[in-house]
Amino acid sequence: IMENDGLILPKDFPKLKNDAFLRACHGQETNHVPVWCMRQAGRYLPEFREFRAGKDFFETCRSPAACCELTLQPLRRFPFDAAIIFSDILVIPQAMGMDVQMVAGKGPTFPEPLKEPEDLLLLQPKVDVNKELGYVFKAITLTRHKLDGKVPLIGFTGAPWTLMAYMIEGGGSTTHSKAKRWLYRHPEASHKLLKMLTDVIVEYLLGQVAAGAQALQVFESHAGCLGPVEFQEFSLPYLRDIARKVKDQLKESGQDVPMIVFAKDGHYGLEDLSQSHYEVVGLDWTIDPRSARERTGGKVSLQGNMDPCALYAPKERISEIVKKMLEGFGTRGYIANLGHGLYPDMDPENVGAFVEAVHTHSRHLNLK
Ligand SMILES: Cc1c2[nH]c(c1CCC(=O)O)Cc1[nH]c(c(CCC(=O)O)c1C)Cc1[nH]c(c(CCC(=O)O)c1C)Cc1[nH]c(c(C)c1CCC(=O)O)C2
Repeated sequence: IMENDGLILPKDFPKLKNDAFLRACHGQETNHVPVWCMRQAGRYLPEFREFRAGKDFFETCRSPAACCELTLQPLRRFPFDAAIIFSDILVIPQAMGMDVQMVAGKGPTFPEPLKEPEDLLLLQPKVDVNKELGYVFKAITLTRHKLDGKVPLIGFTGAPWTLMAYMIEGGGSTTHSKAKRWLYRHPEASHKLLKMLTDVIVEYLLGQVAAGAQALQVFESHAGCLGPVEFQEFSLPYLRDIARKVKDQLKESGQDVPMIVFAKDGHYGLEDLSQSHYEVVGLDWTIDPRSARERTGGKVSLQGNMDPCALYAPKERISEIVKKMLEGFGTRGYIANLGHGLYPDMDPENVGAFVEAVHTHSRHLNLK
């Protein structure tokens, strides 16, 4: 590892040994279907709970060594084909000047959420991502070295609408009515906020790539509370802008980093998402694999989409569900994953059974 004044530098990274995930992002042939799980670094792992015990969540996010350790934990147990950096989507509102705390049993909480358009003046208009989010970049660089080329490292961000919803709701919500009120009552201010977020997100993703991220996932976790019309106006244009701007910048420096868009419950937007400059569209479990393939017309690779709750099934049943899923998606241009993150009460053994089922069944299907 290159060190300079205690800094680990984003160069001379170890050679990548398993490129199945990156090849699948680009629709290229692979021996097996690559697999990873959203929230693979999480509370379902006893070693994760032990490491996180007594530490503040966002303090942990600010420690590159802790993020590196938590990112690597699941890879010591399971032969996942990709790692995702341990962090959170809410580091961006923090970088813009908002206070966000992780409250046990409640989830992320903003003590002072945005209430009215004039509150936008309280946000940092220009965010220096190296200064405010440099700790994420350091975590990525360190983790890329420590991964030793085992699998590629995925960086990520929340999408503008999802972050806006948190900033106005002040935490989780079932209706998102406070945030949606802005869309109907303050459309101009909404666009202003979405544009501010987009600018920070683009710089943040470019910083992650410069630090060593080999793929990028954009989480539009709250697509489901929008309808097709609101999605067209308040989500899709910004998702497109992010991909276009990040790719234009990367092209200038000759880099090619695949991007994944995951709009949870955004099935109404699937055709549009497949034409929004992302190589991969992530799917939740409400979409049938075959119809997702038809609707995206082979233009993109697909990622997903087993119901996370299927991991409560016995291992033999998990294997059957995985086989059906693989037959539906096909083994080319496909990355197996869950339709959303793992829950804390899931059995690590069943996660192992999921990964093994993907590898075994896909190798078998490829030989046919
Ligand atoms: C909406 C969202 C958040 N964070 C994230 C999203 C988008 C994905 C999605 O739709 O779920 C993204 C995220 N958060 C985390 C990761 C790490 C990488 C991974 O393993 O996937 C990623 C990719 C760690 C985390 N982020 C969080 C945890 C669990 C809390 C802990 O570790 O103490 C982890 C492992 C906390 C968090 N952070 C957030 C929520 C809703 C929660 C859960 C709160 C709770 O259940 O108590 C906001």
